[in-house]
Amino acid sequence: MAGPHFRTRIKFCGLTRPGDARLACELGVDAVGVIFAARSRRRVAPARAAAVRAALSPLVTLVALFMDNDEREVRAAIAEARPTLLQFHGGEDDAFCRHFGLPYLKGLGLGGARVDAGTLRARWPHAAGFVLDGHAPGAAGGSGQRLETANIPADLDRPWLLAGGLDPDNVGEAVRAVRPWGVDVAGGIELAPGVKDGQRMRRFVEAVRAADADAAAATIR
Ligand SMILES: O=C(O)c1ccccc1NCC(=O)[C@H](O)[C@H](O)COP(=O)(O)O
Repeated sequence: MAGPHFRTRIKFCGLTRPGDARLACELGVDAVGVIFAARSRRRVAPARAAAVRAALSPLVTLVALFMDNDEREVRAAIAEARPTLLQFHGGEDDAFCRHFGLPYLKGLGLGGARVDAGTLRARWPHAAGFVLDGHAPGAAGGSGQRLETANIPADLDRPWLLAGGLDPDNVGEAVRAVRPWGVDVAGGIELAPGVKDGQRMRRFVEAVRAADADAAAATIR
């Protein structure tokens, strides 16, 4: 049970425009994701990712997201965008993910499948955390598919982000129900793939903060 000072982390993913990155920082978002996955409609070139990074405030994490990209592509993206955190969303194993010398999140589509925390720890022992997503295993993220909360592994002892189909109208309820370490959103704050909507971004953050405030009040009572 999170204590009264717990704050749900927020990751906005699939940014392609520096202006959206600046607004995300003003709203207090913890992390911004840029996507290099070939299958993504939000995919950016490394130079564009560097421009997004240049727009970030200090202390906001840039996450570089890959899905079965080869080593050369990963290295080129890291060299130019200089992320502080990686996210691997495909079939990558622990050895590949940690090969680049940066902390990484492992993204997983749980779909209708349950997975237990022990399996996650065993398969990706060096993961800094997990992004648990609603899409089918092996499918691309950014799908807008909600994660069935029954499939969330209990006793996951590492930071994890709830992802999949979150938006300003449902994220508050999701945070109250699940109390995830963090939440991750791409499509729910967009006008079009990669084009974020400032009003939806603001409302999303406000909904998460309101849920956190409710949880804090409940622990103090
Ligand atoms: O967002 C994409 O386009 C994407 C494509 C391929 C692999 C991963 C992708 N996104 C990963 C993320 O972390 C998304 O934020 C997550 O899947 C949630 O997306 P959404 O359901 O649109 O909020």
